[in-house]
Amino acid sequence: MTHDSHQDALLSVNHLVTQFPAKGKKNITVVDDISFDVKPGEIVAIVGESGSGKSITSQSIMGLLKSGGTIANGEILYQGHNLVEMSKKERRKLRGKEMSMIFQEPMSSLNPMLRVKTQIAEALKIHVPKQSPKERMEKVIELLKQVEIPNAETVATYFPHQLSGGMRQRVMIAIALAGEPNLLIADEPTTALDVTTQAQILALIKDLNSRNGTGVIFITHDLSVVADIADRVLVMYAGKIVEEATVYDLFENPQHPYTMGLMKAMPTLETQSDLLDPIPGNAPDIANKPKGCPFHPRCPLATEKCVEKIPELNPILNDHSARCIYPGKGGNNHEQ
Ligand SMILES: Nc1ncnc2c1ncn2[C@@H]1O[C@H](COP(=O)(O)OP(=O)(O)OP(=O)(O)O)[C@@H](O)[C@H]1O
Repeated sequence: MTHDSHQDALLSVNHLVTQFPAKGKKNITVVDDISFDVKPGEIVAIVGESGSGKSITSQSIMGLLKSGGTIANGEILYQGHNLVEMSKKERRKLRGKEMSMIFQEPMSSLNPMLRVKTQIAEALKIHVPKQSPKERMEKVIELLKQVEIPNAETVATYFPHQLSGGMRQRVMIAIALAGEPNLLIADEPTTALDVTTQAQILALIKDLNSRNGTGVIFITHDLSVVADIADRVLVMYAGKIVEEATVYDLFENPQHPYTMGLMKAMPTLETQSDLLDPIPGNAPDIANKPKGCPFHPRCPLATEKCVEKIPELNPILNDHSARCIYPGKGGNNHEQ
């Protein structure tokens, strides 16, 4: 697919390729030529099994790649500026103020030695340096209230270990919001939480997004979460986008057999867990992908054609594309 960066996009990722070095071998391509836009106020979900490249995509955008990971190709335009060409210092300036990230395990990002109020105040200090201590503390309490923490004045004095997982995640969101970012990347933010707390955090992110117009990239392996939060969905498999659609179209009219497989494996209130139908086999080792369509060894539709070459991400309908030569053919065997 040719992807033209759109003028109105907050973020425009074009042909992004991210690689890691491998000892004595060719670099490993973990994110393989992906393109997508995030508009202001839009929630874009990236969904896929573990190892599909979701987190490396978000780390590429944030400029937080580790272990020698590099962007080998493509551009990441934030409000029209190419982040790939910026210095580390310029990228650091954007983090927090323009774009923030929240992670699955807030304990690893919070400082266990500092009180909640000190950590939020530090985030504020970077972005609003000329604030009196009193004004700053008022803002800390306001942020804690914004993320619906009860007894904000008391909780502000707590250390992270005194909080539940859900409360810690709220504190992380408050820190992320301190700089009033235009873009929030949430990487599996609710995975470690129980179902009720998960629903509350999702509602909070959605509410902040509609109130402040924050663009959100929401990363998850759980398709059922996507239905609750996203406007648009990218399905990733082995480093590539295999389907892209509005959330409504994806659930109403899925086109890629991998997306359909994820749906069959998705628990709902009606399905009993013993009736779930997981996708057979495992996601491929990214350093040793199968030839052709990387999903073909697990695909109920696969024919020899699927081994020949990897299909393009072809448009199906408006704003709906799929990387499959048998799109929309359901989980039944393909008739040749
Ligand atoms: N430092 C690294 N060196 C080599 N390969 C790496 C490195 N970090 C990640 N990878 C590979 O990149 C692939 C994608 O990882 P990524 O963390 O983006 O997946 P993910 O879809 O976010 O899954 P998860 O939910 O498990 O984090 C994985 O197959 C992983 O093995």
